[in-house]
Order: sequence, then C-alpha cells, then structure tokens
Amino acid sequence: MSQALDPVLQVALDVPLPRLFDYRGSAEIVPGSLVRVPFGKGVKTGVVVAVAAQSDQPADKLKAVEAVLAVTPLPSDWLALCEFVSRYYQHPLGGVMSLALPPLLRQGKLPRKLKEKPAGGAETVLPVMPVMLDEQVVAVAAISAASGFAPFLLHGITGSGKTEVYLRAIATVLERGGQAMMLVPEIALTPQLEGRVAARFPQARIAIAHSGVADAGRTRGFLDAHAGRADIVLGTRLAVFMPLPRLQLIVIDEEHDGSFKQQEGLRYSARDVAVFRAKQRGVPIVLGSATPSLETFHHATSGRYRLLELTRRAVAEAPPRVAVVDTRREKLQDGMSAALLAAMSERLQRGEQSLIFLNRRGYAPVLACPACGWISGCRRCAANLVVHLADRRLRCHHCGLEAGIPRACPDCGNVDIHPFGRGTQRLEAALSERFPEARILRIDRDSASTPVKWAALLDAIHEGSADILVGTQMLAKGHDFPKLTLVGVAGADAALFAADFRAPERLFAQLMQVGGRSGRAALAGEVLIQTEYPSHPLYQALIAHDYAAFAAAQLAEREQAGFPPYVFQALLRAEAKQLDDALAFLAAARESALALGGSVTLYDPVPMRLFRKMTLERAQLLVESASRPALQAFLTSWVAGLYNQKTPRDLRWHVDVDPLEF
Ligand SMILES: Nc1ncnc2c1ncn2[C@@H]1O[C@H](COP(=O)(O)OP(=O)(O)OP(=O)(O)O)[C@@H](O)[C@H]1O
Ligand SMILES: [Zn+2]
Repeated sequence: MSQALDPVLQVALDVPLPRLFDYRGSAEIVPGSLVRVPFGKGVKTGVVVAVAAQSDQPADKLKAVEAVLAVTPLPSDWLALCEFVSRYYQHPLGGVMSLALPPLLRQGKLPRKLKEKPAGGAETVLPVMPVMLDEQVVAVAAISAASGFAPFLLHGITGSGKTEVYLRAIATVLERGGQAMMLVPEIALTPQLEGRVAARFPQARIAIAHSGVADAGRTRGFLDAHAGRADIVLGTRLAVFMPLPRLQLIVIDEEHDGSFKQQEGLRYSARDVAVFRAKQRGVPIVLGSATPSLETFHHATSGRYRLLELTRRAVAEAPPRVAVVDTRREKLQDGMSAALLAAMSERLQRGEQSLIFLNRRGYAPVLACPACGWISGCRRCAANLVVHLADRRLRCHHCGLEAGIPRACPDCGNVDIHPFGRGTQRLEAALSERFPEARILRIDRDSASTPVKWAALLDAIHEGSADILVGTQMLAKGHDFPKLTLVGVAGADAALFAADFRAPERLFAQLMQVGGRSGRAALAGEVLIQTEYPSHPLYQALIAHDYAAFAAAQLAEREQAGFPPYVFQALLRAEAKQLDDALAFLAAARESALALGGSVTLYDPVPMRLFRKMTLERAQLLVESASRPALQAFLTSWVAGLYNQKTPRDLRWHVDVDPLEF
C-alpha cells in the first residue's frame, strides 16, 4: 500500500524511442537527478525529467530506481535546453541528454576526487595586454554594455584581433563574477589557444572540453562548471551543453565552421543551440568570423544581430596581397605554375616560409588501369580508394577500408597502373625534388593524426625549422606563423561548380582563412591562387578583400533560387542493404506527410550523392518551408508517426534539421 504513494519518476534513457520511462522513486529524488534504473536485462543511467503522482502503468508493474548518483541535480535550464534540442532536432530526449552528459556520468560513474589545488598562485605573472585599437574598443564596449539576450556578429578580417576582443569581454564577465563559455571549431582548439586563455586569466579556473580530453577530465570539467567552480568553459561543440549557473557570456569563434554541426547521431548545430541558450539565459552571445556563414550574415544585415566590424589587421600593416595566376595557357609542372614556383624560390632565398594549400590528403585520389579502365573502388562505399604512398596503402576516406597497392591491375594483369590526380603527399614529393635544399613539412590528418604529432608540427613551424608547408585546411585556422609570407592555392576550381549550393561559401571561407595565415607579423604577405577562371566573381572578391560583396551576391542568388537562409530545410534519410527498401520507406513517409498537409514542400526520395557507405545504400527526402515554425510543427507530427511505420529489419532512418551535407 505504502508503495503506491511513492512518487513516480519520469526518466529519460538513451534508447532510440521518443518517450520517457516511469520508475518508482522516493521523496528526495527531484527533476535533474541522475539515477540508475533496471532496464531490460541490464541497468541504465538516466536523468529524472519530472516527478508525477501516478503513472499510466499499473503500480505493481513499476520498477524501483536502483541508485541515485551523488551529483547535484542538474538545473531546470539544463533540462529545458535538452528538451529544446530534442524538439528542434527531432531526437529522443534520452539520446540528447546522454550526449550532453560527460562520459563518466553517462555511464553512471563519478570521477575520482582530485586533491584541490588552488587556482593560480603567488608566482603568477601578469599577462601583457596590447593597447586596443579603436574598433576593438568599440566592440568590447558594445558587448560589455549589453544586457539581456544580445546577439552580436563580430566580423573581423583575419588577424584583426577578434580573439583579443573575446578575451576582454570575458575579462569583464569574470570581474562581474560571471561564467563565460567559448566554443571553437574542432580543429582550431590548439594548445596555443588554451595557453593564451590560461595566460590571460591566471586566477581563473578553466574547464576544457573537447574530444581530446580524457573521460575523467571531461567529467570533472562538467562538474566544475555545474558547481560554478569553473569560470571559463573552453571547448568544441559538445561544450555547449555544459551547465553554467552564473553564465554571462557566450563566444563562438569561427562561427561559420562546419564542425559546429554534428554529422551523426544527434545532428545538432552547436552554434544554433548556443544562440538558443543565450536567449534562454538572457545573456549576450558573440559570433565571430572573418567569413561569417550566410545565415549569420543575413541576420546581421537584417538587424536581428548587431554587427561589429574589425576592418584592420592588428599587427601587420595590411592584409596580404591576393592575386590569381591564370593557368589556362600554361603547362603546369607537377600542378604548379611558373609564377608560384618563382614566388616560392624567392621566399627560400629570403629565409621566409611558404604554404601550399591543397585540400586533398593522400598521394592521389585514385589508382587506375589505363588498359582496361579498372579503378581502385571501395567495395563498401560508392567512392574510390585513395592512394597513400607514404605507407603504401589504398584507403577509403569514408569507411576506413584499407588494401595494399597492387603491383598489377587486378582485372587485366597490366603492370602499368597509375595514380591519377594529386593529393598532399604527391605535392610534397614533387616539391622536395624541385627544391632539394628546402625543409618541407606536410600537414594533414595523416601527418597530424594525434594531438602530440600535431603539436610537434606546429612547434617545428614556429621554430622556423620548415621552409615549405604543404597542407590541407588543418592549417587554415587560428595560427600565427610569423615567417610565413606566401600562400599558394594549388587548385580549387572544382568547388566553383559543385552541385552543393554551399560550396562557394565554403571555398571563399577556406581561401580567406588560409590566405590570412600569411604576412601576420612584420613581413608583408602574398596569396597566389592558381585558376582557370581568373575573372570569376568569387576570386575577384578575394582579390578585393570584399567579403560583403561576395556575401551579398551569394545571398541574392540564394534568394532567387529559393535556398537557405530564405527557406528552412530538413532531410529524412534512410539506409538499408537494398536501395529499394530505403526508397520505399521514404516514399511511404512522403505519403504520410502528404496526408498531414501543412505548408511544406516535399521533394521526391532520391539516392544520396554518396549513395553507398559501409555496404549500406542511402537515400533521402528533402522537406522545405519558408516558415521555420511551420516546418517545426510539421516535423513534430510527421516524425512521431514515422516511429510507427513498418520497416525492414536492417533499415535505419534519421532526421537532419538544417542539414549542411546532402
Ligand atoms: N590591439 C592590439 N595591438 C597589438 N597586437 C594585437 C592587438 N590585438 C591583437 N593583437 C595581436 O594580433 C594578432 C592577431 O590577433 P588575434 O589572434 O586576436 O586575431 P584574430 O582576428 O582572432 O585572427 P584570426 O581570426 O585570423 O585567427 C595576435 O598576435 C594578437 O596578439
Ligand atoms: Zn569505403
């Protein structure tokens, strides 16, 4: 009898179902508590979302909570944040919470206690702070004077001192006793930035949160933030979920960066979630970039966000000179023009560094037999195996499949098979033949495969023990290399005509970023872009350093063509062993959508561009609306119904709201 009076706990568990689970609890368990509960044959960790007087289930069917974790219950704004993300991205709440929790808490464990060491210490040296430029002063003042929810776009050219603005704004927040959260892209979270923040705030406690931090450390950081002990949270997209009782400021550096969007499981945009969070908590948020996403720029020009601009470089006199090299009438040598090679020789003679940007790792994108037409395809994906000569392997960049490099064509036996195309390894090899005296470093995800290797490469560049850098976009962001005065772009034209409507936006941002690495110190910088389309407006905008003109032209095109940010999109994707199964599921989903009505446009199900991955066939269905609320309302009722749609056993589906990849 007495058991019936025990409160019923509604618990979010990480299972792929859009519902909560009821358990019998006790009076001291409140919403936000972490609990261990029996589930199926095992035990799961979950978050108590609500406490109710009774359950829809018969009282004797309810199981009891096994244990409560010794963690202060998560606050209601954290629960509300997860609920928003669950609703907006159409993802079960338990899955959202599981992702939002740090690794150990997710498993129902606690980190071992560390001996408390006081933050800072007597020997701390006061950081040297530069005298601010006028535009920086204006920006910091505007951010610090803001009260309540206030979104800012800090649009500053590369090297204009955006980071300095963030640090000053954070300093104000700390003086007022607040907490600040700063998110950076996956790749730019270098020890450099961590060091810079730590050096600036020697008295502050900083919680670092990214995938490179060990489970226990991340969990401790989360608990420090939650308890209000951490003053600054610095991390990648997953840090957006850190509970912060005294939150007063959010900073998103390089807000345009694609790594803020998670591309698997819960497909959320940490930038967009951060904007929601700023609104929810009534605090300012600063989105910073030299090349803002068109979505954000559109908000800034339409007055929803306040635009702050930094138009001058903080240290160097002027941004680098950008020029195009017309390669239409020239026979390139290993993919390089005479002009680029001459510019590199000059740098070598002067003891300066050059960076050649080629956004394709490996030796060559494919191995092929000219006799029979065989190419090195991946047997699991609709993609080619990339030639990696450094360790003599063929490798699929989508599924990781590896194979040795065959001596002869596997189909016809021809021994004269060739790598086609060019990646960073091939460029590196060609350059070391051409400049045998030069010290060449290749920087891509293969050479910088671990944080330790990456840090060693960065050190080598800083010490000046490299003359020529060959690198992918890994090198593009957030680095200051004082001796780097030349950036060469080996070839980027393909993106001008890609099917993806966001390709030009990405290319512009990449080239602006990578170009911005040159001439950041006392030496003047130069950027040479090899192209067969020298008069293309995108390159012309780069030459003129005119982001605004480029953005305006792109936005006009998008509006004309009906692309985001003028429409809102969601994708329903399905994958199965048979393409027909995936397409049939989507066709049925489309039927149920038509029956629902609503002001959305439904396209036909189509195979994805990468239509096979890991032996699964993949297809998708695009839904669009000019109204975000209309799209949201439609998705909510549609997706709820999809859980009841009958599917073949091997079929998996998911929804991607505001998709970046098609
Ligand atoms: N007011 C200033 N006076 C002198 N130096 C400054 C000033 N502001 C910033 N700097 C220096 O200029 C360099 C570039 O600044 P910062 O890294 O903040 O620029 P950024 O805009 O974030 O660059 P990017 O986006 O290109 O990485 C740094 O070395 C920084 O210490
Ligand atoms: Zn593959």
